[in-house]
Amino acid sequence: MTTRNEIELIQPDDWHLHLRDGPELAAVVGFSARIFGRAIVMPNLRPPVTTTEQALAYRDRIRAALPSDSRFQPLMTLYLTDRTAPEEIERAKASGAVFACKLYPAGATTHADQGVTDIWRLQPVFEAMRAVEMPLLIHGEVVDPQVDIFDRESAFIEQVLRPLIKRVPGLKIVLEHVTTAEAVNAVRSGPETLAATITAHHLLYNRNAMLAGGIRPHFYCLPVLKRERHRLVLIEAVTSGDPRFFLGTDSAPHSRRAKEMACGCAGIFTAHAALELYAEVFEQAGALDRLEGFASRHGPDFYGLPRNLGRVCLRKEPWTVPSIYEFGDDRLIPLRANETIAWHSALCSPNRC
Ligand SMILES: NC(=O)N[C@@H](CC(=O)O)C(=O)O
Ligand SMILES: [Zn+2]
Ligand SMILES: [Zn+2]
Repeated sequence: MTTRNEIELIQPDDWHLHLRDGPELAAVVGFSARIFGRAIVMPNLRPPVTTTEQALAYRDRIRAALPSDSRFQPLMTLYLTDRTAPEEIERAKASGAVFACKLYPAGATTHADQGVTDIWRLQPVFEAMRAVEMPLLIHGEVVDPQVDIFDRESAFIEQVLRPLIKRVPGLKIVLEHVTTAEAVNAVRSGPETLAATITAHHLLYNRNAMLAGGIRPHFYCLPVLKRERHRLVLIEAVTSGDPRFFLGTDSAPHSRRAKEMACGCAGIFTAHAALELYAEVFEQAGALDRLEGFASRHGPDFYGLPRNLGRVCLRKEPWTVPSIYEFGDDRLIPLRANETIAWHSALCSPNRC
């Protein structure tokens, strides 16, 4: 059923999520667990989650922070470093808890300082991943300071992604949080084993949101917001029905203090309204009927996992986003703080909708 004021979907998953740890984890995990069936949990803690043992312990901490009646499933990932061994991939797969490995070029983003310095030296690791059909998730930006920050994703595609696809054919790769026309084209023209996640914020905003009329740190994330022409290509990609584009919020909470400073952290918190923000994009594009594929079918199909059995309802029920949320010993400023959001989502009870 698809009407203008109410739609029902298979329960979605979030294929790129930062949950942090400790009191910060406790403060944010409920937002995702409220609506998503599963989430691919990013491993960029301090210290990073580099072993299966650490991933299992982190999963326990996430589960312990969930509301007691929650059925939310955290799908764990490993953070690749220069020292990751192929045997670790086998352990990860055998655990049944680790669903992917994350490649951060060293220094590319928040907590990426222990990331990979020479990706070609990880060839045996990539081959081990291919053998067990474990996807490689990539923060696709070069770190060369000579490359303009707005060009770092397209440079990565030419310098790293294309050669990688040739060197390890058959390896499942997800280019995370794509932001440019070049990335969309690379996925479209790439093999079936290449997919991409797209965030709500890159679909809703261009770089003016961050820089015009004053510098707005709560719109600063990596990869940075791009020009309008790129945003339009991203919208076209998610509403096209192409199964290689799927939902990954990259909801990345940082304390207000860490965002509002001379050298503020990269990351936008969207988990409080994730599905609602995507619904806004699809509605504006006249493509609400394509939201279910993007949010609930393409991701599990790519990962080789079953689609969720539950369902969610999205209704036009405007609500106002709070100005702040509690976040450990500080506060968190959510995207659209103090603004109204048109859609509201909830898990369907069997007799409603
Ligand atoms: N997206 C961001 O701007 N930040 C993320 C890291 C990442 O996904 O690159 C974070 O962990 O804060
Ligand atoms: Zn990233
Ligand atoms: Zn991220």
